[in-house]
Amino acid sequence: MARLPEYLRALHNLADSGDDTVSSEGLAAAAGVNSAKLRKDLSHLGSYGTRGVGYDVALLIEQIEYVLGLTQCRAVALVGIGNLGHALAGYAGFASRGFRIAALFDADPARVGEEISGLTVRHIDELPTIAAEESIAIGVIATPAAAAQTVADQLVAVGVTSILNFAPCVLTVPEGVDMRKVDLAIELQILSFHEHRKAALTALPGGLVGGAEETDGRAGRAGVEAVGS
Ligand SMILES: NC(=O)c1ccc[n+]([C@@H]2O[C@H](COP(=O)([O-])OP(=O)(O)OC[C@H]3O[C@@H](n4cnc5c(N)ncnc54)[C@H](O)[C@@H]3O)[C@@H](O)[C@H]2O)c1
Repeated sequence: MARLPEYLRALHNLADSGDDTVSSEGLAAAAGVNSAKLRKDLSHLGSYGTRGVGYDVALLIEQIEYVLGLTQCRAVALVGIGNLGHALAGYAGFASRGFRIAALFDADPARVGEEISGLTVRHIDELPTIAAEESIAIGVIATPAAAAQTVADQLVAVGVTSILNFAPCVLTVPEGVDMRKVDLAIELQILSFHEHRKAALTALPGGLVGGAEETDGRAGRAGVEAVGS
C-alpha cells in the first residue's frame, strides 16, 4: 500500500509528459523500486500490462486511485496555523493529489481572520460547525505538542476519523480512528545513524573501499547497503 502513492506520482509525471504507456522497468525506475516488486504489486491490482507494450498509464492511474480511495476529493482541516501551518495551507500540491484544504483553525485570536490561499483562519471553537458544513474527512495537526492531544480529541469529537499529526508527540485516539505521524526530526536522526555507521566503517583499517578490495570486492559496498536498507 505504501508503494502505491509512489507509483501514482510517477504515473502522473509520465502522463504529464505525454506518455501513454510505460514498461515495468521504466515505471520501477521512476518510482525507485525494483521492477520485479513493481510487477508483483501491480498484479495484486489485477494489472499485468501487455507484453512488449507495457502498462497503460491512464488505466493504471485509474486503478491505483480507486484502490487508494482517491476517486473522491477529501476535505482536510488544518489546525495550528503557525510556521508549518502556513506552509501547508499555501501548498498547491494537495489539490492535484485528491485533497482539498477546506478549513484552517487556530486558537490565537491574533491569527483568526487571516486569509491564506483564499481561506480565512477560523477559531478552533468553530470546528464543530465548520466540520459539518465542509464534511471534513481528515484533520491535520500542526500545533505545539502540548496542544496536540486536545486538538485530536476535538477532531474526533466532530467525527473526524483520519488524523495526520506533525506535532512531536504520541497521541491517543479511539479505535476506528487512523492516525499517521510525520516527524522530520526522526527522519534526520535515522540519517544521522547511517552517517555515524558509515563514518565508523570508513575508520576501519583500509576504510570502506580498502575493505572491499581486501575481501571479495563487494563486502565494503554490501556493508553500506545493509546499513541503508
Ligand atoms: N513533523 C515535522 O516534521 C515538523 C516540522 C516542523 C515543525 N513541527 C511541529 O509542528 C508544530 C507546529 O510548528 P510551528 O513551527 O508551525 O509552530 P508555531 O508555534 O509557529 O505554530 C503553532 C500554532 O498552533 C496554534 N495553536 C496552539 N494551540 C492550539 C490549539 N489548542 N488549537 C488550535 N491552534 C493552536 C498556535 O496559536 C500557533 O499559531 C510543532 O509541534 C512543531 O514541533 C513538525
